[in-house]
Amino acid sequence: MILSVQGLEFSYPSNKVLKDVSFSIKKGECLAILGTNGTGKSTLLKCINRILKPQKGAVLIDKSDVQKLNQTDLAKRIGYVSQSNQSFRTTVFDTVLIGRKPYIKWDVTEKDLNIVNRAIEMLGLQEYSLRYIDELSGGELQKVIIARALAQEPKILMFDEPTSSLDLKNQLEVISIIKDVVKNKKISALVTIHDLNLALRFADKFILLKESKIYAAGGIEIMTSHNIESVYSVPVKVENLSSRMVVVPI
Ligand SMILES: Nc1ncnc2c1ncn2[C@@H]1O[C@H](COP(=O)(O)OP(=O)(O)OP(=O)(O)O)[C@@H](O)[C@H]1O
Repeated sequence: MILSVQGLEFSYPSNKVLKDVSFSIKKGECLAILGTNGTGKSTLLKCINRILKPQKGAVLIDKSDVQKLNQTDLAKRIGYVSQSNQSFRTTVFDTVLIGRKPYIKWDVTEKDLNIVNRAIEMLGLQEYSLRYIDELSGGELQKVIIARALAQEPKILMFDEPTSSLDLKNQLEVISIIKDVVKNKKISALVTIHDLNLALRFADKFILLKESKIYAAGGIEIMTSHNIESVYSVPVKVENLSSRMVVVPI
């Protein structure tokens, strides 16, 4: 297991958001974290990434407790793409280069530059490389932030709604890049996502959160109409279309 989340509980001052959340993922796996708005998906990622401190429970990466890691070691283990992006006035290239910060001791090396260029190419950002990020569209900026997380070369990539500002083509491209990186580099990804059909395209494992708890967790077998209806309160059909499972609201 690369990541093990054990009995996590988290409350904001006025509300309890996570109750006894436990799960684990292996190398090479993509996990989709699903659930309605406000159910605690982003809070869960922030507890894993130590942005928030859970009141109970533990998060272990390769058996190391994240609470005990220093900032550099944490950054080598987790790359996190949040819903809100930074807005410093830097170029695309420099923004992606920031992903190498945990590895740079004195100077940027040839290896760092190659990794940055590869991440920029993967996301198809070559022509924007020298543009300032405040001159990009929301979708272009989203891809830059994803490239920065890839350049960080972490063991676990975490994305909070990575496709929310992307058009259909870019949604499919980004999802397939994440999946390829995870398989090829034998790392893991945790992705919160509202589009169930996109989740079904890329994820190996699924967590359905409901009322602060894990309602169901497992492989594609848990993505039943019964479970989805119970979590989202919408009648759906789960069908096979061209050898792919799809969720259709009815
Ligand atoms: N800083 C905060 N202080 C207090 N409550 C918060 C804070 N951030 C989030 N919450 C509340 O915690 C709950 C979970 O929020 P969270 O952002 O984790 O949900 P989510 O599942 O990611 O939602 P969405 O799908 O809308 O992004 C919500 O009720 C939200 O209002």
